[in-house]
Amino acid sequence: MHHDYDFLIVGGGMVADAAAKGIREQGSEGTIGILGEEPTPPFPRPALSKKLWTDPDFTFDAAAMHTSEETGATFHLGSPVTGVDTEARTATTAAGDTFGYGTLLVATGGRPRRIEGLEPGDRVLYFRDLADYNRLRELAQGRPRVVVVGGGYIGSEIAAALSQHDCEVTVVHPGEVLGDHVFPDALARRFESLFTDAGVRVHGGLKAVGGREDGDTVVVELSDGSSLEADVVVVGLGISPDTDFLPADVARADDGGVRVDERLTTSVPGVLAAGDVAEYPDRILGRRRVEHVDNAGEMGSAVGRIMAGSTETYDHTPMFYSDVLGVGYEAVGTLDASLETVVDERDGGAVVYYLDDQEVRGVLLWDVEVDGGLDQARAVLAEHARPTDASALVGRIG
Ligand SMILES: NC(=O)c1ccc[n+]([C@@H]2O[C@H](COP(=O)([O-])OP(=O)(O)OC[C@H]3O[C@@H](n4cnc5c(N)ncnc54)[C@H](O)[C@@H]3O)[C@@H](O)[C@H]2O)c1
Repeated sequence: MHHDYDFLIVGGGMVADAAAKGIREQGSEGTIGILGEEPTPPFPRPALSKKLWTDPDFTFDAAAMHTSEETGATFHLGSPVTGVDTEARTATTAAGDTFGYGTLLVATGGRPRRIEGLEPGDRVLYFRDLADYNRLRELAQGRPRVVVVGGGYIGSEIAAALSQHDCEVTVVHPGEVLGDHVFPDALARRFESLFTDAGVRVHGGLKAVGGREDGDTVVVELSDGSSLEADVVVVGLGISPDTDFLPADVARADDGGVRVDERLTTSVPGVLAAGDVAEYPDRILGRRRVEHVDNAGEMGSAVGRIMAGSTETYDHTPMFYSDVLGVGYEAVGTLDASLETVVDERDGGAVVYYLDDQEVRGVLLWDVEVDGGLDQARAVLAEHARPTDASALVGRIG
């Protein structure tokens, strides 16, 4: 079957939702087609890990974000795109359907990284979509032994949610202390103790290197030669940009993301990209790819407006946040614990500045409430200051 759209969006997540709304906001009445690999219309993805059990009244109303009625977009769900011809301006799906476009938006996000040999299955969840969420809720009813592989956002938020649901949780991560790839040492120790105090076993210095599902049991093989047995394994090893279907003339960044300019346009005119997949020139921080919801929403709206004729550039520096076991933190910029850090302790919380070559590149607000704190953080980053005495940063935000 062949369809033609003025605006074709590949990827059916939050960026697609925001972009369709952005197109209409700009006043265009052009036709919009959305090709989604997942069988669900766009939904608020952060709730997959954040609302797993922390909000017992939460129901996953996937329809809440469905844009078709509001924007008139046509959804083709369960339709992974396998190829794009930028000369003919067509996209092809796995089922062999073709879609002509005036303007194409690449909004495919990323695919979870895999552990070689440990295939996704009934009890092995590479946690990313609504099916994983529903399956984990179902499995957790039996209070299973769960091994969580990875100590990043998925690992920490899922381990927290499962421990609050009385599951027996073990986290395996490669760092020395949980969170020590993003937090300075003392803060990472406080972060890890949130989990150990909640009864979670935390095994650092280990990677998962293989495993197998065998009936109702999963075995996870670890880098020190040992293995763990579990009823359920949840994996969060990060994502790789999903761009295999794109031709080589759409330029990529070193990590496989799609390179875009400040108008979110790729090396090919008429092809734009936004969200987790897009490596863009941040107004303050320079080229980067940001895999967080604030970027999906803001960049998604901007790209929609740009596709529909707006002359704007994308100039939002996104924030990100997490909330585990009663502690919330939010940040702007680069959180990399290998950078120099300045910690400004505040009433049990902290503001942390990350400096690269003496320049502030990231600001973390850990368990502190500061009015307009993130905007203040952006202002500090935008100064590109190289303080001769980094401790002078203490007190800058507040
Ligand atoms: N609060 C938020 O903003 C939020 C919440 C959930 C998910 N997300 C996004 O979802 C995506 C996936 O999250 P994620 O947690 O998978 O990625 P992540 O990059 O946050 O964490 C990956 C973790 O896996 C570890 N790791 C790598 N190889 C390993 C191995 N073989 N064995 C054990 N550990 C290993 C890494 O050291 C790291 O701690 C990311 O884009 C993330 O930003 C964001």
